[in-house]
Amino acid sequence: MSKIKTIGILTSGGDAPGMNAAIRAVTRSGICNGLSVKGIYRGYDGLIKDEVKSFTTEDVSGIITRGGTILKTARSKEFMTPEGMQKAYETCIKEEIDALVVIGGNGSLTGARNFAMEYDFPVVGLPGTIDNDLYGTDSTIGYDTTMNTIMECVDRIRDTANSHERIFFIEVMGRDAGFLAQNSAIACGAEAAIIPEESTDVDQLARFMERGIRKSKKSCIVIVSESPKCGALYYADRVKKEFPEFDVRVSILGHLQRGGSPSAHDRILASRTGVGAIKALMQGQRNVMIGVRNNEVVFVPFSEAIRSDKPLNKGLIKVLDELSI
Ligand SMILES: Nc1ncnc2c1ncn2[C@@H]1O[C@H](COP(=O)(O)OP(=O)(O)O)[C@@H](O)[C@H]1O
Ligand SMILES: O=P(O)(O)OC[C@H]1O[C@](O)(COP(=O)(O)O)[C@@H](O)[C@@H]1O
Ligand SMILES: [Mg+2]
Repeated sequence: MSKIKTIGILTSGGDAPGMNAAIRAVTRSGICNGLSVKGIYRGYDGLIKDEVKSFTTEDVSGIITRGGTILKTARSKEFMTPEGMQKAYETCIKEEIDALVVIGGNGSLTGARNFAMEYDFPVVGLPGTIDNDLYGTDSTIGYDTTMNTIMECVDRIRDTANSHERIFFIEVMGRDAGFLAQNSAIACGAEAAIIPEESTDVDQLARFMERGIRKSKKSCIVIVSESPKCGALYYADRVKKEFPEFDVRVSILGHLQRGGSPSAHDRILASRTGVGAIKALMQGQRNVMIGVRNNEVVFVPFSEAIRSDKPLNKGLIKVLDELSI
């Protein structure tokens, strides 16, 4: 039987639409199952600094519709040090927190795993990131909403691209993962996607230009994954130099991709995994991320979830290639 009486919830890393729905689900399900729930503000920084508040069901009322995170979030350098982790552990003892639910991306769940192992402490995680770069869950909380936001933006840009007969390079987020770029390209009927997963073996721009840009088209949209060196500006500059006959523009969507009210998909995913987190803790599970795979709630060991090589389905590249002729 589980000896857990009080749980702490925090959100960490980049905010993602649906994090609030996850906070609500964990809180309500925890209370439903007889647990006390404490909200920890500003991610691991708040755990280090003891920014903790007891939550009632009312504290999470009316938040399922809201983007961002009511708990605030942070990227905490201090938590990555042994001293920082020790302070975080001391807060758990002081606040009588028996287990943690961490809502965040691959970095946050790496921190969760390290903390759980160092202090033999029960921690479970929910996949909260727009990047979809966690292994073992079909999608992450926030990914679907962001995809829809990108689609709406690109549809608008397409009007200008068409009217002026231009090539647009549109940069989307995703850090080292091309899920957002590849799938939004398919959803928007874009002519190409340039993604990090393909960058080592081919010159993606050359490959695309060789295929015959604009042979039958009046406009062209290329979705590019963000990258410090080879983002949309880099590719646009190359086209300007190598193919001066084209009228080229760049649009970097930036942080407008992260905000906004979560989609139905993300609200349901957050609600199901939030309830799953409490179930996992009550069953004595620890060191697992709660995901949804093939429409089933699953417990994925942290070590598997944070694997750096979540593969992008290569079939998606073929779909885009075939449909963009
Ligand atoms: N190896 C690690 N050890 C401890 N904490 C980590 C580690 N990696 C990341 N974290 C914590 O998780 C936070 C969020 O990670 P980050 O990669 O920025 O976002 P995300 O969780 O959304 O992927 C970091 O700022 C840090 O506090
Ligand atoms: O808002 P910041 O701190 O500039 O971070 C930008 C990064 O955050 C993200 O939007 C989300 O990433 P994480 O979920 O890993 O935090 C990335 O796609 C992007 O690279
Ligand atoms: Mg991440």
